[in-house]
Amino acid sequence: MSVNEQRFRWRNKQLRDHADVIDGNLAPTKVLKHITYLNVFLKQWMTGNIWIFEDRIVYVGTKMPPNLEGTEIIEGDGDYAVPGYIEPHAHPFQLYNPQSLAEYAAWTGTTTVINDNLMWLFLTDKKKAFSLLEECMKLPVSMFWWGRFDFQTTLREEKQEKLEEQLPEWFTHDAIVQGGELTAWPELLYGKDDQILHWMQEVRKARKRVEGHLPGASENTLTKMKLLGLDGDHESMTADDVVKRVELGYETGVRHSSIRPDLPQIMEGLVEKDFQAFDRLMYTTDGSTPGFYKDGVIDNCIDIALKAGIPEIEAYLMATIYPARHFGLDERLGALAPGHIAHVNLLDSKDRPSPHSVLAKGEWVKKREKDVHTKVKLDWASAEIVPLSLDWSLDIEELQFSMPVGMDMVNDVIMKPYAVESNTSVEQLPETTNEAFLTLLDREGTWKVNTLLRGFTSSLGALSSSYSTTGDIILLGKSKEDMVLAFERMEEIGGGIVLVHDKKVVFEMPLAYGGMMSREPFEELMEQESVLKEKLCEYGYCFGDPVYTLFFLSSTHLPYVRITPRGLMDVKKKEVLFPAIMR
Ligand SMILES: Nc1ncnc2[nH]cnc12
Repeated sequence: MSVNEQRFRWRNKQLRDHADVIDGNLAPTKVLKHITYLNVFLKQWMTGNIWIFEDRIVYVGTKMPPNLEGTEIIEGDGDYAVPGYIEPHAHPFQLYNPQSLAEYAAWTGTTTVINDNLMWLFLTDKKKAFSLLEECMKLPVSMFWWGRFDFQTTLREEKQEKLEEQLPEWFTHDAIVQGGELTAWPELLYGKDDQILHWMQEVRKARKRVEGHLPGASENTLTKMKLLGLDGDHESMTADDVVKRVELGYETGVRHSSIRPDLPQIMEGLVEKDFQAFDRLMYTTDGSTPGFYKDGVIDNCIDIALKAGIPEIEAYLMATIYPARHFGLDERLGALAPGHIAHVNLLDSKDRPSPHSVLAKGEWVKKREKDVHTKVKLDWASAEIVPLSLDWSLDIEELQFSMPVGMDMVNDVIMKPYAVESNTSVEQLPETTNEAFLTLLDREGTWKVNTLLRGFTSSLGALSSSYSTTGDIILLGKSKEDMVLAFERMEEIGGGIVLVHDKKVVFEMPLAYGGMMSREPFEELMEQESVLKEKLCEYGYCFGDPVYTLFFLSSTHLPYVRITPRGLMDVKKKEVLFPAIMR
Protein backbone atom coordinates (compact mmCIF):
# COMPACT_ATOMS: atom_id res chain seq x y z
CA MET A 1 0.00 0.00 0.00
CA SER A 2 1.33 3.37 -0.93
CA VAL A 3 2.12 6.11 1.49
CA ASN A 4 0.23 8.34 -0.94
CA GLU A 5 -3.01 7.43 0.67
CA GLN A 6 -1.97 9.20 3.83
CA ARG A 7 -0.98 12.23 1.87
CA PHE A 8 -4.40 12.75 0.32
CA ARG A 9 -3.38 11.75 -3.17
CA TRP A 10 -2.87 8.96 -5.60
CA ARG A 11 -0.32 9.75 -8.29
CA ASN A 12 -1.61 11.16 -11.60
CA LYS A 13 -0.98 7.87 -13.39
CA GLN A 14 -3.05 6.02 -10.79
CA LEU A 15 -5.89 8.51 -11.09
CA ARG A 16 -5.88 8.02 -14.89
CA ASP A 17 -5.97 4.25 -14.36
CA HIS A 18 -8.98 4.61 -12.09
CA ALA A 19 -10.85 6.60 -14.75
CA ASP A 20 -9.77 4.09 -17.41
CA VAL A 21 -11.59 1.31 -15.57
CA ILE A 22 -14.88 3.12 -16.22
CA ASP A 23 -14.21 3.10 -19.98
CA GLY A 24 -13.11 -0.54 -19.98
CA ASN A 25 -9.49 0.22 -20.87
CA LEU A 26 -8.59 -1.51 -17.63
CA ALA A 27 -10.46 -4.19 -15.71
CA PRO A 28 -11.34 -3.66 -12.05
CA THR A 29 -9.55 -5.87 -9.54
CA LYS A 30 -12.76 -6.89 -7.78
CA VAL A 31 -16.47 -6.44 -8.29
CA LEU A 32 -19.12 -6.89 -5.61
CA LYS A 33 -22.03 -7.89 -7.81
CA HIS A 34 -25.65 -7.20 -7.10
CA ILE A 35 -25.11 -6.39 -3.49
CA THR A 36 -27.26 -4.48 -1.03
CA TYR A 37 -25.09 -1.68 0.31
CA LEU A 38 -25.46 1.29 2.59
CA ASN A 39 -25.33 4.61 0.76
CA VAL A 40 -24.24 6.91 3.58
CA PHE A 41 -25.09 10.08 1.67
CA LEU A 42 -28.68 9.17 0.80
CA LYS A 43 -28.95 7.30 4.10
CA GLN A 44 -30.50 4.37 2.25
CA TRP A 45 -29.86 0.71 1.57
CA MET A 46 -29.48 0.30 -2.19
CA THR A 47 -28.68 -2.55 -4.53
CA GLY A 48 -25.94 -2.34 -7.15
CA ASN A 49 -22.43 -3.25 -8.19
CA ILE A 50 -19.29 -1.96 -6.51
CA TRP A 51 -16.14 -1.93 -8.65
CA ILE A 52 -12.78 -1.84 -6.95
CA PHE A 53 -9.45 -1.12 -8.62
CA GLU A 54 -6.52 -1.97 -6.37
CA ASP A 55 -7.15 -0.01 -3.15
CA ARG A 56 -9.92 2.28 -4.39
CA ILE A 57 -13.63 2.08 -5.15
CA VAL A 58 -14.01 3.39 -8.69
CA TYR A 59 -17.69 2.87 -9.37
CA VAL A 60 -20.91 2.17 -7.50
CA GLY A 61 -24.17 1.79 -9.42
CA THR A 62 -26.26 -0.44 -11.60
CA LYS A 63 -23.72 -1.14 -14.38
CA MET A 64 -21.24 -3.98 -14.70
CA PRO A 65 -17.72 -3.21 -15.96
CA PRO A 66 -17.13 -3.46 -19.74
CA ASN A 67 -13.82 -5.23 -19.08
CA LEU A 68 -13.65 -8.10 -16.61
CA GLU A 69 -10.30 -9.61 -17.54
CA GLY A 70 -8.83 -11.13 -14.37
CA THR A 71 -11.49 -9.52 -12.18
CA GLU A 72 -12.57 -11.31 -9.00
CA ILE A 73 -16.35 -11.33 -8.95
CA ILE A 74 -17.95 -11.52 -5.53
CA GLU A 75 -21.64 -12.40 -5.72
CA GLY A 76 -23.89 -10.32 -3.43
CA ASP A 77 -25.48 -13.50 -2.16
CA GLY A 78 -27.91 -11.77 0.17
CA ASP A 79 -25.06 -10.02 1.98
CA TYR A 80 -25.09 -6.41 3.11
CA ALA A 81 -22.09 -4.19 2.40
CA VAL A 82 -21.20 -1.29 4.68
CA PRO A 83 -18.11 0.93 4.73
CA GLY A 84 -15.22 -0.17 6.96
CA TYR A 85 -15.64 1.22 10.46
CA ILE A 86 -13.56 4.00 11.99
CA GLU A 87 -12.04 4.08 15.49
CA PRO A 88 -11.40 7.81 15.99
CA HIS A 89 -9.60 7.63 19.33
CA ALA A 90 -7.19 4.73 19.90
CA HIS A 91 -4.26 4.44 22.31
CA PRO A 92 -2.35 1.75 20.43
CA PHE A 93 -0.02 0.78 23.25
CA GLN A 94 -2.12 -0.87 25.96
CA LEU A 95 0.14 -3.94 25.89
CA TYR A 96 -0.76 -4.33 22.22
CA ASN A 97 1.05 -2.30 19.56
CA PRO A 98 -0.20 -0.35 16.54
CA GLN A 99 0.24 -3.40 14.32
CA SER A 100 -1.49 -5.98 16.52
CA LEU A 101 -4.33 -3.55 17.22
CA ALA A 102 -4.70 -2.73 13.52
CA GLU A 103 -4.76 -6.38 12.52
CA TYR A 104 -7.32 -7.32 15.14
CA ALA A 105 -9.42 -4.22 14.45
CA ALA A 106 -9.43 -4.96 10.70
CA TRP A 107 -10.52 -8.54 11.39
CA THR A 108 -13.55 -7.14 13.23
CA GLY A 109 -14.32 -4.61 10.46
CA THR A 110 -12.62 -1.50 11.89
CA THR A 111 -10.38 -0.57 9.00
CA THR A 112 -9.46 2.99 9.96
CA VAL A 113 -7.71 3.72 13.24
CA ILE A 114 -6.78 7.16 14.51
CA ASN A 115 -4.01 6.78 17.05
CA ASP A 116 -2.39 8.57 19.97
CA ASN A 117 1.28 9.51 19.43
CA LEU A 118 2.12 9.53 23.16
CA MET A 119 4.37 6.48 23.31
CA TRP A 120 6.50 7.61 20.38
CA LEU A 121 7.33 10.77 22.35
CA PHE A 122 8.74 8.69 25.20
CA LEU A 123 10.25 5.78 23.28
CA THR A 124 11.99 7.35 20.31
CA ASP A 125 12.67 10.65 18.55
CA LYS A 126 10.46 12.29 15.98
CA LYS A 127 12.54 11.41 12.94
CA LYS A 128 12.48 7.72 13.77
CA ALA A 129 8.85 7.90 14.80
CA PHE A 130 7.93 9.47 11.46
CA SER A 131 9.62 6.63 9.60
CA LEU A 132 7.60 4.19 11.69
CA LEU A 133 4.39 6.02 10.75
CA GLU A 134 5.32 5.36 7.13
CA GLU A 135 5.99 1.72 7.96
CA CYS A 136 2.51 1.54 9.48
CA MET A 137 1.06 2.39 6.09
CA LYS A 138 1.82 -1.20 5.10
CA LEU A 139 -0.83 -2.40 7.53
CA PRO A 140 -4.29 -3.43 6.37
CA VAL A 141 -5.92 -0.31 7.77
CA SER A 142 -5.90 3.40 7.09
CA MET A 143 -3.91 4.71 10.02
CA PHE A 144 -3.79 8.32 11.14
CA TRP A 145 -2.49 9.89 14.32
CA TRP A 146 -3.06 12.64 16.81
CA GLY A 147 -0.35 14.88 18.18
CA ARG A 148 -0.30 15.51 21.91
CA PHE A 149 0.11 19.01 23.34
CA ASP A 150 1.13 17.63 26.75
CA PHE A 151 2.49 14.42 28.27
CA GLN A 152 -0.24 13.82 30.87
CA THR A 153 2.39 13.60 33.59
CA THR A 154 4.88 15.90 35.26
CA LEU A 155 8.28 15.35 33.72
CA ARG A 156 11.63 16.55 34.92
CA GLU A 157 12.45 19.93 33.41
CA GLU A 158 15.25 18.82 31.06
CA LYS A 159 13.12 16.03 29.63
CA GLN A 160 10.05 18.24 29.31
CA GLU A 161 12.02 20.81 27.29
CA LYS A 162 13.59 18.17 25.08
CA LEU A 163 10.22 16.60 24.28
CA GLU A 164 8.39 19.89 23.81
CA GLU A 165 10.89 20.94 21.15
CA GLN A 166 9.68 17.99 19.08
CA LEU A 167 5.98 18.75 19.21
CA PRO A 168 5.45 21.42 16.52
CA GLU A 169 6.68 19.18 13.72
CA TRP A 170 4.15 16.54 14.70
CA PHE A 171 1.31 19.03 14.28
CA THR A 172 2.21 19.68 10.65
CA HIS A 173 2.87 16.05 9.70
CA ASP A 174 0.53 14.64 7.02
CA ALA A 175 -0.46 11.63 9.09
CA ILE A 176 -1.59 13.79 12.02
CA VAL A 177 -5.25 14.72 11.73
CA GLN A 178 -5.82 16.09 15.20
CA GLY A 179 -4.13 17.90 18.09
CA GLY A 180 -4.71 16.51 21.58
CA GLU A 181 -6.21 14.90 23.45
CA LEU A 182 -5.72 17.91 25.68
CA THR A 183 -5.35 16.42 29.14
CA ALA A 184 -3.59 19.56 30.38
CA TRP A 185 -6.67 21.73 29.94
CA PRO A 186 -6.45 23.09 33.53
CA GLU A 187 -2.99 24.48 32.72
CA LEU A 188 -4.44 26.13 29.63
CA LEU A 189 -7.52 27.48 31.34
CA TYR A 190 -6.26 28.41 34.79
CA GLY A 191 -2.50 28.31 34.35
CA LYS A 192 -2.73 30.56 31.26
CA ASP A 193 -0.41 28.29 29.32
CA ASP A 194 0.00 30.32 26.13
CA GLN A 195 2.32 27.77 24.58
CA ILE A 196 -0.49 25.20 24.37
CA LEU A 197 -2.91 27.89 23.19
CA HIS A 198 -0.49 28.83 20.43
CA TRP A 199 -0.10 25.21 19.31
CA MET A 200 -3.86 24.73 19.30
CA GLN A 201 -4.23 27.68 16.97
CA GLU A 202 -1.50 26.31 14.71
CA VAL A 203 -3.31 22.97 14.50
CA ARG A 204 -6.56 24.74 13.66
CA LYS A 205 -4.87 26.84 11.01
CA ALA A 206 -3.75 23.59 9.41
CA ARG A 207 -7.47 22.64 9.34
CA LYS A 208 -6.97 19.82 11.79
CA ARG A 209 -9.16 19.03 14.76
CA VAL A 210 -8.43 19.67 18.42
CA GLU A 211 -9.67 17.03 20.85
CA GLY A 212 -10.42 17.73 24.49
CA HIS A 213 -10.38 15.66 27.62
CA LEU A 214 -13.17 17.08 29.74
CA PRO A 215 -14.75 14.47 32.03
CA GLY A 216 -17.40 15.98 34.26
CA ALA A 217 -16.83 19.49 32.88
CA SER A 218 -19.37 22.20 33.70
CA GLU A 219 -21.17 24.23 31.06
CA ASN A 220 -18.82 27.12 31.80
CA THR A 221 -15.70 25.02 31.31
CA LEU A 222 -17.07 23.47 28.13
CA THR A 223 -17.93 26.93 26.82
CA LYS A 224 -14.55 28.44 27.65
CA MET A 225 -12.69 25.49 26.17
CA LYS A 226 -14.75 25.85 23.00
CA LEU A 227 -13.75 29.52 22.87
CA LEU A 228 -10.10 28.53 23.24
CA GLY A 229 -10.35 26.14 20.32
CA LEU A 230 -11.60 22.64 21.10
CA ASP A 231 -13.66 20.83 18.46
CA GLY A 232 -14.33 17.49 20.07
CA ASP A 233 -14.51 15.66 23.39
CA HIS A 234 -14.92 11.95 24.09
CA GLU A 235 -15.34 12.05 27.87
CA SER A 236 -19.15 11.97 28.13
CA MET A 237 -20.26 9.55 30.83
CA THR A 238 -24.03 10.05 30.44
CA ALA A 239 -26.58 10.97 27.78
CA ASP A 240 -26.86 14.40 29.45
CA ASP A 241 -23.11 14.93 28.97
CA VAL A 242 -23.53 14.09 25.28
CA VAL A 243 -26.45 16.46 24.80
CA LYS A 244 -24.63 19.30 26.57
CA ARG A 245 -21.57 18.89 24.38
CA VAL A 246 -23.54 18.66 21.15
CA GLU A 247 -25.61 21.69 22.17
CA LEU A 248 -22.40 23.72 22.50
CA GLY A 249 -21.11 22.58 19.11
CA TYR A 250 -18.74 19.79 20.14
CA GLU A 251 -18.44 16.70 18.02
CA THR A 252 -18.64 14.01 20.62
CA GLY A 253 -17.11 10.60 21.11
CA VAL A 254 -19.50 8.12 22.67
CA ARG A 255 -17.38 5.68 24.54
CA HIS A 256 -17.36 2.02 25.38
CA SER A 257 -14.06 1.25 27.05
CA SER A 258 -12.60 -1.00 29.70
CA ILE A 259 -12.45 1.89 32.17
CA ARG A 260 -15.75 3.47 31.10
CA PRO A 261 -18.10 0.91 29.54
CA ASP A 262 -20.82 3.55 29.30
CA LEU A 263 -22.21 3.09 25.81
CA PRO A 264 -25.35 1.03 26.59
CA GLN A 265 -26.71 3.54 29.07
CA ILE A 266 -25.63 6.55 26.96
CA MET A 267 -27.43 5.14 23.92
CA GLU A 268 -30.54 4.21 25.90
CA GLY A 269 -30.55 7.70 27.40
CA LEU A 270 -30.33 9.31 23.97
CA VAL A 271 -33.24 7.20 22.70
CA GLU A 272 -35.30 8.22 25.72
CA LYS A 273 -34.55 11.88 25.03
CA ASP A 274 -35.53 11.49 21.38
CA PHE A 275 -32.05 12.76 20.45
CA GLN A 276 -31.67 13.37 16.72
CA ALA A 277 -28.21 14.85 16.17
CA PHE A 278 -26.35 11.59 15.58
CA ASP A 279 -24.26 13.31 12.90
CA ARG A 280 -22.30 14.94 15.78
CA LEU A 281 -21.39 11.59 17.34
CA MET A 282 -18.81 8.87 16.80
CA TYR A 283 -18.07 5.73 18.78
CA THR A 284 -14.78 5.10 20.50
CA THR A 285 -13.23 2.33 22.59
CA ASP A 286 -10.61 4.79 23.93
CA GLY A 287 -7.64 2.44 24.25
CA SER A 288 -9.31 -0.41 26.10
CA THR A 289 -7.16 -3.18 27.51
CA PRO A 290 -6.88 -6.31 25.31
CA GLY A 291 -9.53 -8.56 26.91
CA PHE A 292 -12.20 -5.92 26.54
CA TYR A 293 -12.05 -6.35 22.78
CA LYS A 294 -13.24 -9.96 22.80
CA ASP A 295 -16.67 -8.74 21.67
CA GLY A 296 -15.18 -6.67 18.87
CA VAL A 297 -14.09 -3.08 18.36
CA ILE A 298 -16.39 -0.55 16.67
CA ASP A 299 -18.63 -3.39 15.43
CA ASN A 300 -19.49 -4.03 19.07
CA CYS A 301 -20.37 -0.35 19.59
CA ILE A 302 -22.78 -0.45 16.62
CA ASP A 303 -24.31 -3.59 18.05
CA ILE A 304 -24.86 -1.86 21.41
CA ALA A 305 -26.43 1.15 19.68
CA LEU A 306 -28.77 -1.07 17.65
CA LYS A 307 -29.81 -2.97 20.76
CA ALA A 308 -30.53 0.33 22.52
CA GLY A 309 -32.94 1.26 19.74
CA ILE A 310 -30.88 3.84 17.83
CA PRO A 311 -32.21 4.16 14.24
CA GLU A 312 -30.45 1.48 12.21
CA ILE A 313 -28.78 3.61 9.57
CA GLU A 314 -27.65 6.24 12.09
CA ALA A 315 -26.03 3.46 14.13
CA TYR A 316 -23.81 2.69 11.10
CA LEU A 317 -23.17 6.31 10.17
CA MET A 318 -21.68 7.00 13.61
CA ALA A 319 -19.04 4.42 12.74
CA THR A 320 -18.39 5.58 9.19
CA ILE A 321 -19.16 8.87 7.49
CA TYR A 322 -19.64 10.95 10.65
CA PRO A 323 -16.15 10.36 12.07
CA ALA A 324 -14.69 10.64 8.55
CA ARG A 325 -16.33 14.04 8.18
CA HIS A 326 -15.13 15.15 11.59
CA PHE A 327 -11.52 14.69 10.50
CA GLY A 328 -12.07 16.06 6.97
CA LEU A 329 -11.38 12.59 5.55
CA ASP A 330 -14.86 12.02 4.11
CA GLU A 331 -13.81 12.28 0.50
CA ARG A 332 -12.03 8.94 0.84
CA LEU A 333 -13.19 7.25 4.03
CA GLY A 334 -16.52 6.31 5.56
CA ALA A 335 -18.51 5.63 2.37
CA LEU A 336 -18.95 3.12 -0.40
CA ALA A 337 -18.68 5.61 -3.23
CA PRO A 338 -16.37 6.38 -6.15
CA GLY A 339 -12.99 7.66 -4.98
CA HIS A 340 -13.15 6.07 -1.56
CA ILE A 341 -10.59 3.66 -0.21
CA ALA A 342 -11.91 0.14 -0.64
CA HIS A 343 -12.71 -0.68 2.98
CA VAL A 344 -15.80 -2.88 2.79
CA ASN A 345 -17.50 -5.01 5.43
CA LEU A 346 -19.85 -7.78 4.36
CA LEU A 347 -22.59 -8.60 6.84
CA ASP A 348 -25.05 -11.47 7.09
CA SER A 349 -27.77 -9.09 8.11
CA LYS A 350 -28.31 -5.42 8.87
CA ASP A 351 -28.65 -6.07 12.58
CA ARG A 352 -25.34 -7.95 12.81
CA PRO A 353 -22.60 -5.37 12.37
CA SER A 354 -19.73 -7.84 12.91
CA PRO A 355 -18.64 -8.73 9.38
CA HIS A 356 -18.15 -12.25 8.09
CA SER A 357 -15.83 -10.83 5.43
CA VAL A 358 -13.66 -7.71 5.30
CA LEU A 359 -11.92 -5.97 2.45
CA ALA A 360 -9.33 -3.46 3.62
CA LYS A 361 -7.59 -1.25 1.08
CA GLY A 362 -9.11 -3.55 -1.55
CA GLU A 363 -7.52 -6.73 -0.12
CA TRP A 364 -9.22 -9.52 1.74
CA VAL A 365 -8.47 -9.54 5.44
CA LYS A 366 -11.22 -11.97 6.32
CA LYS A 367 -13.26 -14.10 3.99
CA ARG A 368 -16.27 -16.02 5.33
CA GLU A 369 -14.75 -15.98 8.85
CA LYS A 370 -11.34 -17.19 7.59
CA ASP A 371 -8.18 -15.16 8.16
CA VAL A 372 -6.67 -14.50 4.73
CA HIS A 373 -4.51 -11.53 5.56
CA THR A 374 -0.82 -11.80 4.72
CA LYS A 375 1.05 -10.53 7.74
CA VAL A 376 3.47 -7.71 7.08
CA LYS A 377 6.70 -7.12 8.95
CA LEU A 378 7.37 -3.64 10.23
CA ASP A 379 10.87 -2.35 10.79
CA TRP A 380 10.63 -1.55 14.49
CA ALA A 381 14.36 -1.77 15.03
CA SER A 382 15.16 1.21 12.82
CA ALA A 383 12.96 3.32 15.09
CA GLU A 384 14.89 1.79 18.01
CA ILE A 385 11.73 0.28 19.44
CA VAL A 386 13.66 -2.71 20.73
CA PRO A 387 13.73 -4.80 23.91
CA LEU A 388 14.59 -2.85 27.01
CA SER A 389 18.25 -2.90 27.95
CA LEU A 390 19.28 -1.12 31.14
CA ASP A 391 22.88 -0.16 31.88
CA TRP A 392 22.28 0.07 35.61
CA SER A 393 21.27 -2.27 38.38
CA LEU A 394 19.14 -2.06 41.50
CA ASP A 395 20.49 -2.55 45.00
CA ILE A 396 18.15 -3.74 47.73
CA GLU A 397 19.54 -0.97 49.95
CA GLU A 398 17.83 1.57 47.71
CA LEU A 399 14.46 0.25 48.71
CA GLN A 400 13.90 2.54 51.71
CA PHE A 401 10.37 3.78 52.24
CA SER A 402 10.42 6.55 54.79
CA MET A 403 7.96 8.83 52.99
CA PRO A 404 5.08 9.74 55.35
CA VAL A 405 2.50 9.89 52.53
CA GLY A 406 1.31 7.02 50.39
CA MET A 407 -1.21 6.52 47.58
CA ASP A 408 -4.56 4.99 48.45
CA MET A 409 -6.51 3.38 45.60
CA VAL A 410 -10.12 4.60 45.47
CA ASN A 411 -10.65 2.46 42.36
CA ASP A 412 -8.50 1.10 39.50
CA VAL A 413 -7.27 4.53 38.51
CA ILE A 414 -8.07 7.10 41.20
CA MET A 415 -5.61 7.53 44.08
CA LYS A 416 -5.91 9.62 47.23
CA PRO A 417 -3.02 10.56 49.50
CA TYR A 418 -2.94 8.94 52.95
CA ALA A 419 -0.75 9.20 56.04
CA VAL A 420 1.47 6.13 56.34
CA GLU A 421 1.35 4.65 59.81
CA SER A 422 2.88 1.21 59.30
CA ASN A 423 6.42 0.35 60.12
CA THR A 424 8.13 0.58 56.73
CA SER A 425 11.64 -0.17 57.92
CA VAL A 426 10.94 -3.90 57.56
CA GLU A 427 12.10 -6.18 54.72
CA GLN A 428 8.59 -7.45 54.15
CA LEU A 429 5.21 -5.81 54.83
CA PRO A 430 2.73 -8.05 56.66
CA GLU A 431 -0.30 -9.58 54.91
CA THR A 432 -2.56 -8.00 57.52
CA THR A 433 -2.49 -4.75 55.53
CA ASN A 434 -3.16 -4.14 51.85
CA GLU A 435 -0.16 -1.85 51.58
CA ALA A 436 2.78 -2.43 49.25
CA PHE A 437 6.10 -0.69 48.78
CA LEU A 438 6.08 1.35 45.57
CA THR A 439 9.02 2.73 43.59
CA LEU A 440 9.12 4.57 40.31
CA LEU A 441 12.57 4.20 38.77
CA ASP A 442 13.91 6.32 35.95
CA ARG A 443 14.44 4.20 32.86
CA GLU A 444 17.91 5.79 32.57
CA GLY A 445 18.57 5.00 36.22
CA THR A 446 19.20 8.55 37.44
CA TRP A 447 16.31 9.10 39.90
CA LYS A 448 13.71 7.24 41.93
CA VAL A 449 10.56 7.98 43.92
CA ASN A 450 9.70 5.70 46.86
CA THR A 451 6.30 5.62 48.55
CA LEU A 452 3.53 3.18 49.50
CA LEU A 453 0.52 1.99 47.53
CA ARG A 454 -2.55 0.91 49.48
CA GLY A 455 -5.19 -1.28 47.85
CA PHE A 456 -3.19 -3.02 45.14
CA THR A 457 -2.41 -6.24 46.94
CA SER A 458 -2.77 -8.01 50.25
CA SER A 459 0.02 -10.52 49.69
CA LEU A 460 1.98 -10.27 46.42
CA GLY A 461 5.76 -10.45 46.81
CA ALA A 462 6.51 -8.13 43.89
CA LEU A 463 5.51 -6.76 40.52
CA SER A 464 7.93 -5.07 38.16
CA SER A 465 6.69 -3.30 35.05
CA SER A 466 8.37 -1.31 32.30
CA TYR A 467 4.87 -0.62 31.01
CA SER A 468 3.90 2.78 32.43
CA THR A 469 2.84 6.22 31.17
CA THR A 470 6.41 7.36 30.61
CA GLY A 471 8.26 4.08 30.07
CA ASP A 472 9.88 4.46 33.51
CA ILE A 473 9.87 1.41 35.75
CA ILE A 474 7.23 0.60 38.31
CA LEU A 475 8.27 -1.72 41.11
CA LEU A 476 5.88 -2.66 43.87
CA GLY A 477 5.23 -5.40 46.38
CA LYS A 478 5.37 -6.64 49.95
CA SER A 479 8.87 -8.07 49.90
CA LYS A 480 12.03 -6.13 49.08
CA GLU A 481 13.85 -9.31 48.12
CA ASP A 482 11.07 -10.27 45.68
CA MET A 483 11.11 -6.73 44.31
CA VAL A 484 14.77 -7.00 43.37
CA LEU A 485 14.15 -10.42 41.79
CA ALA A 486 11.17 -9.12 39.80
CA PHE A 487 13.17 -6.15 38.60
CA GLU A 488 16.05 -8.38 37.51
CA ARG A 489 13.77 -10.79 35.68
CA MET A 490 11.97 -7.95 33.95
CA GLU A 491 15.30 -6.66 32.74
CA GLU A 492 16.40 -10.12 31.64
CA ILE A 493 13.36 -10.59 29.40
CA GLY A 494 13.92 -7.20 27.73
CA GLY A 495 11.12 -5.41 29.58
CA GLY A 496 7.59 -6.36 30.44
CA ILE A 497 5.51 -7.21 33.47
CA VAL A 498 6.85 -9.75 35.96
CA LEU A 499 5.30 -11.07 39.17
CA VAL A 500 7.43 -12.72 41.85
CA HIS A 501 6.16 -14.39 45.00
CA ASP A 502 8.23 -16.18 47.63
CA LYS A 503 11.32 -15.73 45.44
CA LYS A 504 9.68 -17.43 42.46
CA VAL A 505 8.58 -15.90 39.18
CA VAL A 506 4.84 -16.61 39.03
CA PHE A 507 3.99 -14.65 35.89
CA GLU A 508 5.80 -12.86 33.11
CA MET A 509 4.69 -10.97 30.04
CA PRO A 510 7.53 -9.83 27.79
CA LEU A 511 6.94 -6.46 26.14
CA ALA A 512 9.62 -6.53 23.48
CA TYR A 513 8.75 -3.23 21.83
CA GLY A 514 10.44 -0.72 24.10
CA GLY A 515 9.32 -2.55 27.23
CA MET A 516 5.85 -1.13 26.58
CA MET A 517 4.19 -3.21 23.88
CA SER A 518 3.99 -6.92 23.20
CA ARG A 519 5.07 -8.50 19.94
CA GLU A 520 2.39 -11.17 20.28
CA PRO A 521 -0.80 -11.24 18.21
CA PHE A 522 -3.86 -9.74 19.82
CA GLU A 523 -5.59 -13.01 20.69
CA GLU A 524 -2.51 -14.29 22.51
CA LEU A 525 -2.29 -11.04 24.42
CA MET A 526 -5.91 -11.29 25.52
CA GLU A 527 -5.05 -14.63 27.03
CA GLN A 528 -1.92 -13.32 28.76
CA GLU A 529 -3.79 -10.35 30.18
CA SER A 530 -6.48 -12.61 31.56
CA VAL A 531 -3.84 -14.75 33.32
CA LEU A 532 -2.29 -11.56 34.75
CA LYS A 533 -5.68 -10.49 36.09
CA GLU A 534 -6.32 -13.91 37.63
CA LYS A 535 -2.93 -13.96 39.30
CA LEU A 536 -3.30 -10.47 40.71
CA CYS A 537 -6.76 -11.33 41.97
CA GLU A 538 -5.28 -14.33 43.83
CA TYR A 539 -2.92 -11.90 45.57
CA GLY A 540 -5.75 -9.55 46.56
CA TYR A 541 -6.10 -7.09 43.65
CA CYS A 542 -9.84 -6.34 43.85
CA PHE A 543 -10.37 -3.94 40.97
CA GLY A 544 -11.08 -4.76 37.32
CA ASP A 545 -8.29 -3.22 35.27
CA PRO A 546 -4.75 -3.70 36.66
CA VAL A 547 -3.19 -2.73 33.34
CA TYR A 548 -4.71 0.73 33.61
CA THR A 549 -3.76 0.95 37.28
CA LEU A 550 -0.14 0.59 36.21
CA PHE A 551 -0.45 2.86 33.21
CA PHE A 552 -2.14 5.69 35.07
CA LEU A 553 0.02 5.65 38.25
CA SER A 554 1.92 8.64 36.82
CA SER A 555 -0.92 10.26 34.88
CA THR A 556 -1.63 13.71 36.26
CA HIS A 557 -4.92 14.13 34.39
CA LEU A 558 -6.48 11.95 37.09
CA PRO A 559 -7.12 12.81 40.75
CA TYR A 560 -5.67 13.15 43.40
CA VAL A 561 -2.10 12.07 43.85
CA ARG A 562 0.39 10.57 41.37
CA ILE A 563 3.88 9.19 41.40
CA THR A 564 5.76 11.08 38.68
CA PRO A 565 9.35 11.61 37.53
CA ARG A 566 9.41 14.81 39.62
CA GLY A 567 8.18 13.11 42.76
CA LEU A 568 4.90 12.45 44.51
CA MET A 569 2.50 15.07 43.14
CA ASP A 570 -0.68 16.66 44.40
CA VAL A 571 -2.44 16.88 41.06
CA LYS A 572 -4.91 19.66 41.77
CA LYS A 573 -2.41 21.98 43.45
CA LYS A 574 0.27 20.98 40.95
CA GLU A 575 2.60 20.69 43.90
CA VAL A 576 5.42 18.21 44.41
CA LEU A 577 4.66 16.74 47.85
CA PHE A 578 7.94 14.80 47.98
CA PRO A 579 10.57 15.18 45.29
CA ALA A 580 12.29 12.37 43.41
CA ILE A 581 15.66 11.34 44.83
CA MET A 582 18.77 11.15 42.68
CA ARG A 583 20.38 7.71 42.71
N1 LIG B 1 -5.47 9.65 28.35
C1 LIG B 1 -5.13 8.41 28.06
N2 LIG B 1 -3.87 8.07 27.79
C2 LIG B 1 -3.55 6.82 27.49
N3 LIG B 1 -4.41 5.84 27.42
C3 LIG B 1 -5.68 6.13 27.68
N4 LIG B 1 -6.78 5.38 27.68
C4 LIG B 1 -7.82 6.13 28.01
N5 LIG B 1 -7.44 7.39 28.20
C5 LIG B 1 -6.10 7.41 28.01
